[in-house]
Amino acid sequence: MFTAYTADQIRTAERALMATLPEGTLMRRAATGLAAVCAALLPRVYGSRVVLLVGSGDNGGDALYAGATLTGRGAAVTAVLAGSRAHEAGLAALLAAGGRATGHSAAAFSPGGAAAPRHGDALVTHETAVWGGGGDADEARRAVERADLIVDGLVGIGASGALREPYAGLAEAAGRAAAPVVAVDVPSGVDSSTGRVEGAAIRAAVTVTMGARKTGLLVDPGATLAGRIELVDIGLGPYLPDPDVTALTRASARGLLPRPAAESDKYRRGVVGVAAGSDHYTGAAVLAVGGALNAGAGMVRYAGPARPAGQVRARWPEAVVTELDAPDVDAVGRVQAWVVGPGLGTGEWARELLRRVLATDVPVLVDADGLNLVARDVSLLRRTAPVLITPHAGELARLTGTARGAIEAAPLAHARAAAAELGVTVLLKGSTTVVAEEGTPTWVNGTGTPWLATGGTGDVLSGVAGSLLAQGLGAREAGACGAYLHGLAGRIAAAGAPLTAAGVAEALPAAIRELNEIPAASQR
Ligand SMILES: NC(=O)C1=CN([C@@H]2O[C@H](COP(=O)(O)OP(=O)(O)OC[C@H]3O[C@@H](n4cnc5c(N)ncnc54)[C@H](OP(=O)(O)O)[C@@H]3O)[C@@H](O)[C@H]2O)[C@@H](O)CC1
Ligand SMILES: [K+]
Repeated sequence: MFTAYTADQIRTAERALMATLPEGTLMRRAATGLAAVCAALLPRVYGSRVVLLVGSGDNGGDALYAGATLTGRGAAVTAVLAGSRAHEAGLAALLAAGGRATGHSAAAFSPGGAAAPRHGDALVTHETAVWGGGGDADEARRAVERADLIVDGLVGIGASGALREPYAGLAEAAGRAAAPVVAVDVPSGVDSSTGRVEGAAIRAAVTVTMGARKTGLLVDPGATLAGRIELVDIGLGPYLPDPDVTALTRASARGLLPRPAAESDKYRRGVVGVAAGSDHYTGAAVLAVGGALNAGAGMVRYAGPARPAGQVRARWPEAVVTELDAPDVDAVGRVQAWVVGPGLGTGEWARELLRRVLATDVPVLVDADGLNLVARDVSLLRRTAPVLITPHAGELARLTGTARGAIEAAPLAHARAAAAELGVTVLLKGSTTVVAEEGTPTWVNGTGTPWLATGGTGDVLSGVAGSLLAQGLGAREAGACGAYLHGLAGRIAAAGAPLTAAGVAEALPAAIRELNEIPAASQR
């Protein structure tokens, strides 16, 4: 399982650790790890052109020390100093090793200028040499364009708000450059605690994060901009509090996934009820049942009107189908969990069926039209057995009266607020899916693929998570594990091309197989 933390949590832990160590120890550890990742990305360190984008804080210090190490291995390293100051000892180390530095703003760095840094003679000599010719901005731009590798040390966990100039312009220049970008700790422009991006931001091939993952690296848009994440151990572990968010790894998803025991029969493996579909929306019923069947439930009972019932029967002969004449689930038989809502419609009939399902004493997953009905009357959610709701941003907007755009910009905060306000577990669908429950770390899931953003995949997910609820997982675990499996199945179904929701349901067994096949050695 991955854990991640907010900037405040990291800072507190770092302070406690730092108090036990000689000054500079943590940054040296961080920079050593950073240099190793950079070196591994270069076909050959010797002779490579490495550009460091260096801000005024310790994030820039990490980059400068790593640059010194790479210089020592024969790389031609140029530091572009973007701030009104730079980490003094780090810059001195780079220059002493033979690296170069240039200021993005000539005014800020010209020797003897008002804001001239005092980094010792080496810098002054060097400044004269580099800035004797043209403008610093041109020099910086050319260096970025020609680089083999760019290291983003503009800002880390000390950043606040959108990147200011010249940082923003440098981030954009790095985005246009051909070279891969290694972000130090967090891609600059991404809020390390939330994943929010307010303006220009670095798009990294790799993010080398120090001590522990930051929440913003696991939540979109930050997660997408972070690329591959490499964690450098600087000894922070014992000082970390409970995580802000967690994410399943393959091994931990496998650990959660229910497995039939030798003595299992179909009832003991979990029976899930699916109340979905209407004369208008028959496909939602077929897809939700498909998700439930392929995610390992012992049995799926479908309950709905004649038309969708006929289609479910035709597509999934394994499902036990009850054609409903009235909105009532009494005659359906015992289930361990219900899925209600996909394609249900929002009329009086649908509302009554939803009410009856929620009046049972088993866990219920509410999705799609079920959520639209709940939006008109949230008191429907008042019950003692667990409720897992699975909205996308638009559905959550209707449910909580928040603007959709606001939810999309800050999914973590809004999922948490809704979980607290409604007293249920909230699985908020999106490019990263968030599963929030009050009082526990929030799960985030990034196994999905953009190809999953297509009609019907949400219906499959409701079946998958409902199936896991019926197999005995708690609402939070069913949501997290369901999102993980669904994302993995989406990747398998897509394989780099468009997918269909039915294809995702069919790829679920392959996803489960892939989870179960991982070698024990790769468990984390
Ligand atoms: N602590 C430790 O033990 C360890 C820390 N480590 C490393 O230190 C990093 C944190 O360093 P940090 O605290 O110095 O902050 P950091 O992110 O470099 O920059 C903050 C400065 O940037 C500026 N700035 C802010 N917002 C801005 C904006 N929007 N646009 C433009 N500029 C902006 C602002 O400067 P100002 O503008 O005030 O001059 C502010 O002071 C951390 O991420 C990790 O990499 C590792 O070495 C491991 C050990
Ligand atoms: K950075």
